[in-house]
Order: sequence, then structure tokens, then C-alpha cells
Amino acid sequence: MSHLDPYFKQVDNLQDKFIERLRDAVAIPSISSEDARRPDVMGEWLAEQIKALGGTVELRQLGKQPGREHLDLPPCLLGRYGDDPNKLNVLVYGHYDVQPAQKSDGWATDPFTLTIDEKGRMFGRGSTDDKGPVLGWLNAIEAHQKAGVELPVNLIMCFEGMEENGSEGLDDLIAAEANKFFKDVDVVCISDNYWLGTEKPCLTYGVRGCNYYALEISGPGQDLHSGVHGGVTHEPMTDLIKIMSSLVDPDGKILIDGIDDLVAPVTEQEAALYPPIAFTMDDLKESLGNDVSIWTNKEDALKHRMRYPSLSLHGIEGAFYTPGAKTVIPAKVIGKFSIRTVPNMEIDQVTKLVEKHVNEQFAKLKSKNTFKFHVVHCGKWWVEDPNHPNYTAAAKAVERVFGVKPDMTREGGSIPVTLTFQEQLGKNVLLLPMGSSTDMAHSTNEKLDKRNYIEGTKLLGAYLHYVAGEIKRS
Ligand SMILES: C[C@H](N)C(=O)N[C@@H](Cc1c[nH]cn1)C(=O)O
Ligand SMILES: [Zn+2]
Ligand SMILES: [Zn+2]
Repeated sequence: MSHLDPYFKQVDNLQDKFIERLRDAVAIPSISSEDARRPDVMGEWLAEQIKALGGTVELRQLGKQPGREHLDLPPCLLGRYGDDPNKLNVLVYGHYDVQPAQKSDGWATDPFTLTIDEKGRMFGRGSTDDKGPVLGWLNAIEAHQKAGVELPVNLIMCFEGMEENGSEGLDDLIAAEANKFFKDVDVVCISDNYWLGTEKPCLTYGVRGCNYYALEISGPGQDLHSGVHGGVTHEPMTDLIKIMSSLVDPDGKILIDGIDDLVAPVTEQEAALYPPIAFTMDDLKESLGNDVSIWTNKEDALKHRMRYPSLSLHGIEGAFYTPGAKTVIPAKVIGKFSIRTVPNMEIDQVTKLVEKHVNEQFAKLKSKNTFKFHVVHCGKWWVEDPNHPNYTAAAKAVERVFGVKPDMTREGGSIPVTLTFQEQLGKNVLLLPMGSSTDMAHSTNEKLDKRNYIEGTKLLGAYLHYVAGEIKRS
């Protein structure tokens, strides 16, 4: 693979340009959950970038957002670079939408201004999730062009703008295009997750699913003064806190009857996969930012991230949350939580158990308030065969770029489209992450290290060469 050397050299030469590209992308606040800052502009910007590199692009409209019909779903970008019938067709997926972010959440810098510190940490919303990795594919095309090295595959691109919000509309598009736009796909590669630590890359062959729920409790006709009405009214927030605290205990144990019975037992063979993973409790402490792990050994910590379900409480809409001491009784509150699911938990089975549990808990309160249970969005877990040449190729690329064998991991987060591609296209799906465990995706001060971005761009390009060598078109 000597032609990788000029490619790597060009990635190094072009690094300032690639960082500017990321800066421009981060500056577009493409927040899929906010009406005012929808990701459409970002989709158009990305389309122009791909066209400028010589690719072809369509922005597919996905209709209206279910439940919020005044909003168009952000378009899904379907792109292509190269159409040589003798080359392997590699489908790459990523998302150009991001989680919400405001400086007042606790960011040290403006979330939509890429800010680089002396350690080469590039802070900005979407830097690691998932704008940096998406741009990695574009950077790889450009560095090939500048190096005069032919891209060894046809690159088929699917970049969506709704991943952080349940990938609404995407499954239908993929099903409709499985035998059209995606017809010739040979393998799938997704860069949208993270290494376990900060030094060693990994290949990921599974994700947890995510069932996201909301509990709505309303009662008084409007917000009330707690001095005037405290003690005389059923308070929605009190009801909600009681129900939310019945879902999970402080050690992370899910308290909903029947959930644990849905989890496939960990076989001896599976248990043996965890000890060799290069991960330490110090890595965990570093990524948590403090010594707050529930678990005292790495195997337990890894299993509870990759292989067991978890339930997290996310927030309460309508609650008083700003600094100060407002003595209000909120009239309506919406509590939000999600369950990360694993084999063999089925989405509907989990939802039935959750609904039964929260209804029983509310009934116990004998409250005169009104209670509504909502399913916000659900995506299923996915597990792939890591003994496929797609993974062999990625492992070789990691060794070439980083000089180590990758860890084999399952991701605790969720990427619902993995399963859709596996089922609809019947092709092997690989997760090849760029970012590290300390990137703080979804949180304040999200960042991507310059090293991960630049070496990660080399990795994505190298993977294309190795996969072209491992798999021949039939
Ligand atoms: C792992 C991926 N980068 C990611 O962040 N996925 C999200 C998907 C999601 C599910 N509900 C809302 N967003 C995640 O795991 O939270
Ligand atoms: Zn992501
Ligand atoms: Zn995300």
C-alpha cells in the first residue's frame, strides 16, 4: 500500500484547510430539535462542498416531522463520488445535525465558534458528533485528488439531518431506495462513535438501542404562587419527581418490573471478550471527569456500557431551572427519560412494561392532576459479525495509521440506521470511530482533538484502500 504515503502526506499538508472546513461546519447551528435552528442550511452547505469536490448530490426531502406538521424534516443528502463499475461501492453514513447547545449551559467558549486550545483540542458543538467524522470523508477525497492518488472505491454517501432526533423519515427513504440508489452497495462504514480511551482506536460491531419517553403532568390552570397555593393543590412537579424516582435507583438498577428478563444472558464466550480490551478505570475516570463510577472493575464498567440496558433521566420541561429562588408551582411539567436497550429487548415489549409501570405509579399517588405517557422515539440495538473482511480491512487501516491493533467494542450510544442498513441492504456494517472518550459529545465543551481529526482522516482514506483490497466485486 505504498500509494497511501502520498495520500497521508497530503492530509498533513492540507490540515489547516480541513480545520477551516470544520470551523465553517460548526458555525452552522444545525440543531434538529429546535424549530429556529433546523439543520437545512447545513445540508445545503454540505451538498455544495461535495459538488465542489466533483461529487454528485441530491437533497431528498423527507416530508413533515411527525407530530409537528408545521416543520419539514431536514433533507437527507444522497451523494456519490465515482461510478466505476469495477470498483467496490462503499456506503458511508453520517449526520449533520447536532444536539442543542448554549453558552449558558456551561460552555467555556461559544459552542458554534470552533475554538482551538494549546493542546490542539478543537471545541465546538458537532466537532466530534458528527461533523468532524463526516468531513473526514470529504477531506479524504480532497487529499486523494491533491496527491494524484485514485480513490480505490466508489463512495456512496448518506448524510442525514435528524439523527439526534430519532432519524425520522430515514428508514422509509432507505427502504424505498434499497434497490435503487443503494442497489450496488457492497459494504457500509459509519464514523459516528468514539474510542474507549484517548490512545487506542477501536472498531465497533454493536450499538445499544434507545427508547425515549416523556411523562406529562398538568393540573392547575396556570403557574401558581407557592405561598398562596402551596399545600392546597396537587403539584405536577411533586407527582412527576415521585414517578421519575421510581424508574431507576442511584446505582443504575432499573426498577421497572420485567425489564431484566428481556436481556439475553451473557455467555461465557462473550464474557471472555471484555478482559483483553485496553481500557482502565483511569480511562473511565478521565472520561467521566471525576471519580464517580458505579463500578470498581473494568469488566463490569464495560458490560454496563456495552451489554446491559440503562435508564437515564434527562430533564424536565416546564420546571424552574434558572439561578435564583422563584417560588413558583409549575402548572405543567414534562419529564424525559430514555432506556438504552440491548439484545433481546424488543422496542414494543419495553414500552409496554414502561407504560404499565408509570401508570401504576401515578395511580398510587391518588393525584387529581392529569397524566399522559408519550413515546418520543425509539431505535433498536444492532450487532454485526466482526469476522467479516470489512472489519479485517478496517483493522489493517488502524494498524497502518496508528501502529496498533484496534480494540473490538460495542457502543453504548445508539445509531438506529445501523440496523436499517443491515436489514434493508443485507450488507456488512462497520463502525469506524474518529473521536475519543474525552470528547464530551452531547455535553458542554464538546471537542475533537486535532490529532484525531487529521489521523482519523488518514484512517478513513486508508480503510477505503484496504477494503478495496479485501473484497472483490462479484
Ligand atoms: C453515538 C451517536 N453519535 C449518538 O450520539 N447517537 C445518539 C442517538 C440518539 C438517540 N436519541 C437521541 N439521539 C445517542 O446515542 O444518544
Ligand atoms: Zn452521532
Ligand atoms: Zn449524538
